[in-house]
Amino acid sequence: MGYHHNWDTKVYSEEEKDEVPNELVDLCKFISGIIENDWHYEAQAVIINYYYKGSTLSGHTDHSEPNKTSPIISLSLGQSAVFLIGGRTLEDETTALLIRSGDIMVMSEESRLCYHAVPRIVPADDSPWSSGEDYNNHIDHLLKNCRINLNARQVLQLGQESLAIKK
Ligand SMILES: O=C(O)CCC(=O)C(=O)O
Ligand SMILES: [Fe+2]
Repeated sequence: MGYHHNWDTKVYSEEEKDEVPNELVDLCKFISGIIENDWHYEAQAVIINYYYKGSTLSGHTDHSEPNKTSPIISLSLGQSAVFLIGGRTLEDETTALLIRSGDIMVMSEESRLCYHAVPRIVPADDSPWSSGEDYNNHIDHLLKNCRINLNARQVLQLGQESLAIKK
């Protein structure tokens, strides 16, 4: 959602973008307001990661955004995951966290450019998303079988209005 990340070139472009839903934009503003005292956060790209049992995400840093100082806001739903966070280099020590449905992680300041990975999806020990009714079979199926991670970034630097148009 928002600016699309081209996984091959690792470049965001002005030509490939759509809307980020207002609710998500507002939620990210609210979260950054609490953590960073910054109510001007704009979720301009939101990557949706779907992980089935056995899916992994290998170690990487997120550095394609021209704005590398605004935090990454990460929202997790459904199944749980082991999340590893290290340092600026692959030699740094890592810390393992268990991330559950409803957890919000903010990667700001030092952690914004640190290596991180998702080596394992872990079955959730409860289902906080369940209303007890099958109000939407598709969403219910996804949450029961997947971990869904919404990963928001502010792409543009403060004062920057758009990305350069490629000729
Ligand atoms: O699934 C996660 O918690 C992390 C996702 C991530 O690191 C990314 O989209 O860059
Ligand atoms: Fe990442």
